Amino acid sequence: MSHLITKVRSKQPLIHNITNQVVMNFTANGLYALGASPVMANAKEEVEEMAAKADALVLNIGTLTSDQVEAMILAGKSANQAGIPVVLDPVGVGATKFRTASALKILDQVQVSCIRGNAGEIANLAGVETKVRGVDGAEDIDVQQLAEVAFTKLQCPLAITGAQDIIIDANQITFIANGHPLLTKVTGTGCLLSSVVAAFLAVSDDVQTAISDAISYYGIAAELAAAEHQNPGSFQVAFLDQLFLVDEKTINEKKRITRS
Ligand SMILES: Nc1ncnc2c1ncn2[C@@H]1O[C@H](COP(=O)(O)OP(=O)(O)OP(=O)(O)O)[C@@H](O)[C@H]1O
Ligand SMILES: Cc1ncsc1CCO
Ligand SMILES: [Mg+2]
Repeated sequence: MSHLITKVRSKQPLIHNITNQVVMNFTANGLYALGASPVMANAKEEVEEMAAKADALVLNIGTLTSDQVEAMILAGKSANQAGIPVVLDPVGVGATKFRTASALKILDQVQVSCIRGNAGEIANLAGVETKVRGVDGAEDIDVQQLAEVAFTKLQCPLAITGAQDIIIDANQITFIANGHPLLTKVTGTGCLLSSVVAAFLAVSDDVQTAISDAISYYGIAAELAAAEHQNPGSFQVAFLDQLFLVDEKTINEKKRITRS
């Protein structure tokens, strides 16, 4: 079966991002490098209209305000009505009560196709006790066990990322070993990944394949960039270049995916 990267590049899906102030520029550039089209739109007055014109919607709570929660719910409902996928990135859930309550409110009112977060965020969203400081992941978590518990609780496909990524839905668990630690030294690599997952979901109804193809592609681009540059600044530039360059043949050679 061909890798969905080729389909994303030919269809150039429009991705509506309501995202945080730290990563807007990086997210837009990353989506362009991938071959998708980004648009950022946050105002309550326009998000329903924008989501209805897009091919996928990303809700990222990284620098949330009360107004933005309202906008996310309006956009999410519009996306649901239009039948386009919605990805939630629960940035920093567990770090403050406002983040946790807002993410749960969004999940209550919007039907989400995938939640993509690190283990600490997903654990807190699912009510599993874990310590989260700021926006980085928690340590010492058995991710497969977490995935199963969190899926039972949240009843929505999950992509839990870290050194090993795990994707869980009602039918399957997928593990992806691609990626590079330098991804944790550049801000917004998780946030951009959530938007990349949205781009892949926009071109396929097979949720498990769309998420795993997105994450393997992304991790391989990071491995190739890290082979060229070992410091965060130049790695970031090389990574954007590899998101543009990496092709289906390279992905098929380098992907490290197991399913159970
Ligand atoms: N130790 C690691 N080794 C290899 N790849 C990693 C490692 N840690 C994270 N990654 C990869 O980095 C990407 C981002 O995942 P991560 O879990 O760091 O997101 P995040 O914590 O939400 O990031 P951010 O908050 O900076 O946006 C994923 O592709 C993941 O596979
Ligand atoms: C650093 C940071 N703080 C809030 S959002 C964000 C971007 C990465 O999650
Ligand atoms: Mg994150």
